[in-house]
This record gives sequence, structure tokens and C-alpha cells, in this order.
Amino acid sequence: MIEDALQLAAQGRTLSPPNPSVGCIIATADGTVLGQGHTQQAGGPHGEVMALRDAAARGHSVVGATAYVTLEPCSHHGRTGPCCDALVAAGIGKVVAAMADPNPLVAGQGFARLRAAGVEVEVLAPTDPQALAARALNIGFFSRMVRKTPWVRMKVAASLDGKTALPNGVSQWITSPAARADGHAWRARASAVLTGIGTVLQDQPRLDVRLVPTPRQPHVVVVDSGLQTPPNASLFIAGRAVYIYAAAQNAEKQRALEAAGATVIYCPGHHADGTPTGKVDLAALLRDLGQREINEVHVEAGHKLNGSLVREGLVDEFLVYLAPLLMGQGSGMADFGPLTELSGATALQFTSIEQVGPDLRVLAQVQGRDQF
Ligand SMILES: NC(=O)C1=CN([C@@H]2O[C@H](COP(=O)(O)OP(=O)(O)OC[C@H]3O[C@@H](n4cnc5c(N)ncnc54)[C@H](OP(=O)(O)O)[C@@H]3O)[C@@H](O)[C@H]2O)C=CC1
Ligand SMILES: Nc1c(N[C@@H]2O[C@H](COP(=O)(O)O)[C@@H](O)[C@H]2O)[nH]c(=O)[nH]c1=O
Repeated sequence: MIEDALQLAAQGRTLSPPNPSVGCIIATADGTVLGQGHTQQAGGPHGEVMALRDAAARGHSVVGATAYVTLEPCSHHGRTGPCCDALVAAGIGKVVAAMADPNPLVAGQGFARLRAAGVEVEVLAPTDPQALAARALNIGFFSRMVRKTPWVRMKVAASLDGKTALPNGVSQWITSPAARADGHAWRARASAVLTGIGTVLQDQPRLDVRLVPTPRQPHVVVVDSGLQTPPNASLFIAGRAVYIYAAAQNAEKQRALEAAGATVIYCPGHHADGTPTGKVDLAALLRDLGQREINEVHVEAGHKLNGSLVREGLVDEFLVYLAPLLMGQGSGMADFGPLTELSGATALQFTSIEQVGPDLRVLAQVQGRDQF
């Protein structure tokens, strides 16, 4: 049942940010499903309430039934009322949860509230594969709650020899239409797509989700020290937030970009001795995005910004599409270093390798990054 609830939660993942997506199945002891649902858009009902409504719509009583949930039911008043109270009021007899909510404001209180109301509570062990899957599903939300910064996933489209652009800047297209559509599905689950001014000027990208259906477009974040983003750039799309992070103020350029719909944020970097770097402070940028309720950041940038993000230890996960091409000369994935010892290399752990069309999709996490 938790497996099915996880699938429901996955369906809500593009919809729910900044909330976590929770799947819920209400069933009898013999496994008959009475109702099911997943979290709707922010401000809308959570998975538990959707499942209770589904059961009511089907004419089922849920008194004494078991609710299988992918996350500890909430116990606080946020944009909606506490799910615990809704489950108790409906007469649910038992809750089986994949994991506790790591949000320090919630952790354990949902279970305590249910138990206090006489509901039996069972929680999977944190090492259970389904508990791990539940954590991965909402990793951006948990990151924001616990670390106060988003989960950063760097997407790269490269040739087999690791090149992301030719020396003249040309990079479209290295990967196949199937891999690009898959990339859009990953954009869709992110709260924001982050890029650098080099990519904006070279590619004129849109960085939206249009190759797969989506109920919501991610915001766009541009790292642009000198406010060089053209006000007529293709990434300005009606109704979508564009955040431009700059290192120095320029009132005239700021006005033009704000007129185009951007929010301009000054975020200058400093060397250890306090002198300005002239570049955007990337760690501060991520903290600021956390405060703006950004859960997952999907990076699609060139080798320079990618290099800074890796060098500063700000990347959690890599989503790399490898095309069956050799490009020889050109830009790599991330310019950092040079290292003199292999012990200084960023150690990763492959978490998934799949073929997408003619390309390979490799997912790798920086070792230890999900230990929070
Ligand atoms: N195959 C792929 O997956 C992709 C390929 N590309 C290709 O990459 C190329 C562009 O690469 P690139 O020029 O590196 O572009 P980037 O997108 O990496 O942007 C780099 C710029 O970001 C700005 N920046 C601001 N703060 C920082 C910081 N702290 N650290 C690093 N950079 C910072 C700098 O400009 P400033 O100082 O002015 O702010 C820098 O020049 C294009 O050819 C494009 O087609 C791009 C994306 C994906
Ligand atoms: N070249 C390359 C990619 N490049 C990325 O896609 C961006 C263009 O996005 P959009 O304007 O929304 O289509 C571009 O600026 C760069 O970030 N992506 C891929 O999946 N495969 C590829 O071969």
C-alpha cells in the first residue's frame, strides 16, 4: 500500500511546491481501497484530505480503516488545517507512515497527536527502501526545512567525452529529443531553474517546461553580476517569476529588467579579506532562494557557473545526459580546479543509470549530501 501511496505522491510532485507532495491510501484490513489522493497545489488540500474526500465521494465509511501515508500527517495550521485532525474526525483507526516529517516545527508532533486521539501509528524504519523513496520524493522540501537551502540538482547534457559546448559556444543539440523531454520532466518538479548569464547570452534559452505536460512552471534564476540580461530575453514568459542576482547596483538596468517582469536582487561575493569578488555570492543566493520557498533548484548553466557551484560545494546531485557523440574540443561540465591530488576530487555515488532514447541518463549524488 505504501508503494501505491508513493506513486500517488509522485503524481503530485509537479503540483505541490512549496509544499511536499504526500500520497495517501485509505484501506480496510483486508486491503480494499476506500479512498486515495495526493497533495494539490499550495493552499489546496493535502493527500490525506483528498483521500478522505475520495472515500466520501465513493460512499465509503472510513471508521476503523487504515491510512497509508508517505509522510507524517501535519499537526499544524499552515495554509490548510491539520491533517491529523481530519483523520481523527473521520474515525481512522490506524496510520502507517513511510517517514516522520524532518521539519523541526512538525517532527513527531503529528504522530503524537494521532496517538493521543487513540489512533494506532506505525512508522517504517528510516533504512526501509520505501522510507528512502519517500525521502527522495520530497528531498527539496526537507532540505529547505532542515538546512534552510534548496536541494541543488545540476543537469548537464554532454557528449561521451564530457563536452557541453563546442569552442564556438554551439551546443544545440547534443542530446536527443527523448532526453530533452526527460530533462523537461525534471525541470517540472523543480521550484526554480537556475542559469548563468553566459548561457542566457549564448543560447537565448526559455528554460520552461513545454515538452511534457505540467500544471506549474518553475521560476527562473539568472546569475548575472553585471545585469547584462537583455530585457527582451526569451526567458521572460508571462506569469513566471524571474529572479536576477547581481553583484553591483545599476539603477537604470534594474528598472529596465523590472519593467520586463524580473525581480533584481543584489548579492555580491567577497574574498576572505573582505574585498569584492565582482561575482555573485552563490551560497548567499541559495540561502535567499530558501527564504523564497524554493525547494529544488534545477541548474542548467555553462561550465563556468557549474564550476563555481561545484568548487564551493553547493551541488547535491548531478543529472547527466550522455549522448553517443565525441566532440573533441570544447567546454567541459564544470570548470574548477586544477586539482593536484585525486583525494581532492568530488566523490559521488551513482544512484541511477538508464537509457533514454539513444542517450544515457546518469544520476549521481555527492557523497553524504542527503545526511541532514
Ligand atoms: N550542454 C549543456 O548542458 C549546457 C551547455 N551550455 C553552454 O555553455 C556555454 C555557456 O557557458 P558559460 O559562459 O560558462 O555560461 P554560464 O551559464 O556558466 O554563465 C557564466 C557566467 O555566470 C556569471 N557568474 C556570476 N557569478 C558567478 C560566480 N560566482 N561563479 C561563476 N560565474 C558567475 C559570470 O558572468 P558575470 O561575471 O557577468 O556575472 C560568468 O561568466 C554556452 O555555449 C551554452 O550553450 C549551457 C548550459 C547547459
Ligand atoms: N544543449 C543541450 C541542452 N542545453 C540546455 O538547454 C537550454 C535551452 O533550453 P530551452 O530554451 O528551454 O530549450 C540551454 O540553454 C542549455 O541550458 N539541454 C539538453 O537537454 N540537451 C542539449 O543538447
